[in-house]
Amino acid sequence: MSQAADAPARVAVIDDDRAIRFVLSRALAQPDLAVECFGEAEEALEALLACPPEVVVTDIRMPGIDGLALMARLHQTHPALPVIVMTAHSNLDSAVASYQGGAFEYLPKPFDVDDALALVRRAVAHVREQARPAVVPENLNDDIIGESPAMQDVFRAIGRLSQSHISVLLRGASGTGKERIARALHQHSPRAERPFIALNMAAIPRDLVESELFGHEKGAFTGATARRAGRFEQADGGTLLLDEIGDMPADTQTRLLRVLADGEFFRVGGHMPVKVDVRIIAATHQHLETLVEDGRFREDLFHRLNVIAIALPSLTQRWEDIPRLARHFLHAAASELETETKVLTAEVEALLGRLAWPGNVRQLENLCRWLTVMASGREVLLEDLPDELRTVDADAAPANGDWRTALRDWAAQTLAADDDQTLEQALPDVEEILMTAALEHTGGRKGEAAALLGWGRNTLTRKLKASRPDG
Ligand SMILES: Nc1ncnc2c1ncn2[C@@H]1O[C@H](COP(=O)(O)OP(=O)(O)OP(=O)(O)O)[C@@H](O)[C@H]1O
Repeated sequence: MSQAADAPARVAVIDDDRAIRFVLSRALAQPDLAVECFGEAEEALEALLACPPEVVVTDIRMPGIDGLALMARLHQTHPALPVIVMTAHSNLDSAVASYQGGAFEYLPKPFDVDDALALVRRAVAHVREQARPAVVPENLNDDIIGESPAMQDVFRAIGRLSQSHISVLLRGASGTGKERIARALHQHSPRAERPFIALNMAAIPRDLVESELFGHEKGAFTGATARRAGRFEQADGGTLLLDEIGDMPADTQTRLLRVLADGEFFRVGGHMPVKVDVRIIAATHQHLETLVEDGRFREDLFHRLNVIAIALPSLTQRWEDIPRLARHFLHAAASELETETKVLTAEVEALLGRLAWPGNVRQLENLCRWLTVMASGREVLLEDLPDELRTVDADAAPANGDWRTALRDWAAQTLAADDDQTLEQALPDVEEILMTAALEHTGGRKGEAAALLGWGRNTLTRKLKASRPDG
C-alpha cells in the first residue's frame, strides 16, 4: 500500500450501480489517481487482496457480499486501508455502522463529484502520512506542555508530519496554542533552518492585506515609496502561518488559491511573477464549513487547506495538564518580573482544574502573571484568586449552563450511596452523548464531528468503537 509520494494513487471503486461507477471513474480520472471499478464485492475482494489499492470507495448495499463485510475482510489483512463508504440510505445508523466498521469517511448519495474527489484525495494524503513513522519528536514535550491524552494525539500528529511539506489546518478555540503548535510544526520540519513567519488576518486592515502578503512595487499606491517584500517572500523556503484564515478577504482568498496552485504570484503593482517555496499552515477558531456554507469562505480553498487538520483541545479537555501548565507559567512570570516563583496550594490547584476556562491556555497564563504580581505570600491561597474565579466556585455557578451543577450533585449523591461503579461509567456516558449529538449535527460526517468535539478523527473512531462494541 505504501507507494512513492508522487506515484498516482490506486483507488478502487465498488458499486453495483453502473451509473455511479461511470460518474466516479470520470471524476477520479486525474493525473494523481489511478481508478479501477468493480461491479460486485466478490470480484473486487479477490483483486484487491492480491494487489491492495491505497483507497477504497464502496457502496454498502450490493448483491452478495455487502460493502461493510467487504471492508471488514479488507481490514483483516490491511487495517490501515482507508475505506470511503457510500450509501443512498443515509441515516445516522448506517453512518455509525460504517464508522464502527472502521470507515475512513462516509459519503451519502447523491454526492457532489467534487466532494467525492476531495474526499478521495484526503484519504490518499492520510494514508501516505500514516505510513510515516509516528514518533513524538524529541524535545517537543520540553517546550510545549501536554501529558494529557488529548495533547498526546496532537504531538503524534506533529511527529507524523515531521518530514512533510504538506499544508496543515490548525483548528481550536482562542488561546488553545495554535500559534505555538504552528511553530512546533515548523521547528520539527525539514524547513526548521528557514524562516517562520506568522500573519494574523484579523489584525490587518483589509486594504493592506494583499501588499502585506505579496509585497508591492515602488509607486504601486500612494505611500509606496519603495519596493517592499511581502510575507510570502520573507517566508521563502520556510513556513507561513496564516492565523485567523476565516477573516481573509474574498479577493485575497482567490489570490492565495492561485499561489498555492502555481507557487508564484505578482507583487501589488508588479508585472514579473515571483516564485516562492512556502509551506502554509492556516489556523482558525471559526467553523470554516459554516463560513463556506454562508459563502464567506471559498470551498476550494477550504479543501486545499484542510488536507491535514489538527484540532487543538480546549483547556478543559486537557485538565490533567493544568497543574503543570500553571507551574510553568508561574515560573516564567517570576523570571520575567525578576521575583520569586509562587506556588499553588493543593486547594487552588484543584479549583483551577474545575473552572470553565473560556480563554483556554492564554487565560491560565494571564492568571499566573496576575498572581505573581498580586498574591501576597509565596504560597497562593484560595483568597488570593481574583473574585470572579472564586465566585464561580463558591456558588458552583456553572459557566456553560446548568448541567455541571446537576452532574456535581449526582456525583456527590452517588458517592454518598457508596456506588463507585456508577461513577466510573459517567465519563464514557457523557462522551457517548456528545458523540451522538455531534454526529447527528454533522449528518454523520465523522471528521467534522471530531472537530466539533476538539478531537482528532482517530480519537472519535476509537471512542465510538469502545462505546458501542457490538454496534
Ligand atoms: N501546551 C502549551 N504549553 C506551554 N505553553 C502554551 C501551550 N499552549 C499554549 N501556550 C501558551 O499560551 C499562550 C497562547 O497560545 P497561542 O498564542 O499559541 O494560542 P492561539 O490559539 O494561537 O490563540 P489565538 O487564537 O487567540 O491567537 C502563548 O503564550 C503560548 O505560548
